Amino acid sequence: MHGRPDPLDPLSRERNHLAASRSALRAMREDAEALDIRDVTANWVNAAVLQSQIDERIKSLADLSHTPLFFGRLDYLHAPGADQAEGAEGEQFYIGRRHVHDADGDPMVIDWRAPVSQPFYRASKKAPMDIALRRRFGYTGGDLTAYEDEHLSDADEAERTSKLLQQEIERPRVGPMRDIVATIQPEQDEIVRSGLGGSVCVQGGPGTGKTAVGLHRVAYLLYAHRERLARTGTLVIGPNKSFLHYIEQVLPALGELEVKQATVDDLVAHVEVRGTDDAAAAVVKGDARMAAVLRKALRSHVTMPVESVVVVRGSRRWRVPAYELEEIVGELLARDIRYGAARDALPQRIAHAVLVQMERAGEAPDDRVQDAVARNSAVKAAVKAVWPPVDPAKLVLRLLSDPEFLAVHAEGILDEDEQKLILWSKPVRGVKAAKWSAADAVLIDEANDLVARTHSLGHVVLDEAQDLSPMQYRAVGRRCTTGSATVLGDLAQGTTPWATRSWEQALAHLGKGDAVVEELTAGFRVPREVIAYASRLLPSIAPGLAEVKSVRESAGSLVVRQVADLDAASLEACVESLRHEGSIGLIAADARVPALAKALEAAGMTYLSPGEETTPDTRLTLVPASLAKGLEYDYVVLDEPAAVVDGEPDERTGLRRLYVALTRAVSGLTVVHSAGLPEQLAP
Ligand SMILES: Nc1ncnc2c1ncn2[C@@H]1O[C@H](COP(=O)(O)OP(=O)(O)OP(=O)(O)O)[C@@H](O)[C@H]1O
Repeated sequence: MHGRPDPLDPLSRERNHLAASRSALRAMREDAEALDIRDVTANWVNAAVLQSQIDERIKSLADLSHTPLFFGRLDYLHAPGADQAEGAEGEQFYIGRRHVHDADGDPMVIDWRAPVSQPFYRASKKAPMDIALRRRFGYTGGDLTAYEDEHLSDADEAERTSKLLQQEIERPRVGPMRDIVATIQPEQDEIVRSGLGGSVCVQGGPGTGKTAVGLHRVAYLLYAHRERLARTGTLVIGPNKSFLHYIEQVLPALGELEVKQATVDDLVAHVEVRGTDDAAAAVVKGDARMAAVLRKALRSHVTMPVESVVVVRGSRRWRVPAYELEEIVGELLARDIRYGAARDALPQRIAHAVLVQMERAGEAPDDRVQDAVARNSAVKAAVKAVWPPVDPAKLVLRLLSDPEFLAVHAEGILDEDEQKLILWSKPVRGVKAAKWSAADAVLIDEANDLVARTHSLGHVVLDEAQDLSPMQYRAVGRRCTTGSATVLGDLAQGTTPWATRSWEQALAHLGKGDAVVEELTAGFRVPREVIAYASRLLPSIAPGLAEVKSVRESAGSLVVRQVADLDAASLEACVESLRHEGSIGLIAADARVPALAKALEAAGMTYLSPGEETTPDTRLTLVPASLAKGLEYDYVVLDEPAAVVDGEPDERTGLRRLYVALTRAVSGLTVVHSAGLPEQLAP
């Protein structure tokens, strides 16, 4: 203490620190822009690489006016890491989205992912983690306008919930998904900061923050293992394009521009998908037993050699007898390496056998001779006969169109009915002409991997994971065999005929049986009344799963209206909802969408499709129930629940689809129906 009173109030001091941090960031950017690489690079390739790295850095140093540079402050009782002996001085850190330092290199803002930031998310009165003060900042527009203090080491101060956190959660939604760095909760933070080595599976009801947690975990891992993941790559997998659009700005806002996004269909897009399967066929095609069928069918292409190979070199002839070839082939089969890798190894093995003979005959052949022998036409011909190349798509095509071929390789694996289900009814001319389905593409991906190993990434986030078939889990799993995975989902929201019944099974198919399963139960999206209403479906769709506990203070508004004129009433409910701030989703059975689109157009109401960004001017989206998963709207108008249920092949799936639709609302839900409601929702 200086003895003189501080002329500035705390808020002004914090504002000063914000202004100073912003100019420090500007200076960092100017430094990056001023880098002259002409003298340090040897050639233009290096120069181009370096320049693009610098450009990335400049981009990442941008000061975004709508994202505050810091959102919190931690006052440590002692400098972290220092000896906590009496007299050791405390230290103060501002926590933000990125690291900012001043001209001397001293930190002005610390990255939220740094170890010293962790108490911001985890510290509590019970476990203060050496924190004297935790301060949260409130912003209006880009201006710092409020702060809120917790004196964690002060036993007399009562614990209370943060108003700023409540405000953030209750904020009217508009536009794409945003990051939650300022308000990550302790149980979420544990998942976010779990290590790169292990896989994590998160079960959580609607709005518990699974997607948010998965995205922040990638950001965290990229910070903690930047070089390794830059080399191996990261990928976020979501259910469809509109969902990926909805979440695509979260990671860039956290400064992470390199993370790829894809749907499972994108991953396995080896052929053009123009066909569909009925549910029964898709279930069989998605069954993990198909992997065994494919493996058997592929290996059936290897035939045991019946003739010896004769290699002529100069005046000498070298003969590798059939029994020796058989040994080589048998050994390769037993080693269980990829079909293609074994095929590549075979000529070298044969050549080696020739070399052994040469050595026995007193010659001293070197590696070049072995290579030459391996390329010899007689060896090539033998390899082609014994271990022919196999095109994965053609292999699948033959299994699906040749009943005898399928019967031989599915024997003891699929029963006759199952075989009939997956066989194409009409003959198909070739890979290009075939009307491949999404499930077929996954089979081709599996066959591809049997031939040549699929490239594995460092980390994969799999969102809405409950909907994948076992074969799809395998497709994702082989993209992270050498890496780890974050698997996010809700068993109650499984709406495919093959949706998983247990995470244990799903993880086994994924090849991550050792993943830790965590559960999130606090709901950040759906208001209390609405989640209570939707949860009435839980006993029918996922008995045993706990109801989400809404952490929102507002109970929310829930209106259920029986009407005569459905179109008009749904539109009217949209008009009412539009009187509030925020986005509006009109969710309806897919079959109802054309009629509602027409009605909206006739009424002169503009609307968007899912994935198109809601803005303060266009806030209404017409959402087919099949695309609602993972999305959220401030107000939701749900048109005719019975039609949503009827849109699915069976009642349980229908009710699950309805559960998804009922849990998209942030502030209020209006259910409009002319037909009867499903009994669980009846008054
Ligand atoms: N700690 C938090 N602070 C503020 N907002 C949060 C927090 N956690 C989640 N949210 C918000 O809650 C909403 C729901 O989160 P998210 O979409 O990640 O949930 P989900 O579990 O994936 O839901 P669903 O099962 O419906 O896909 C989002 O708007 C998200 O930003």
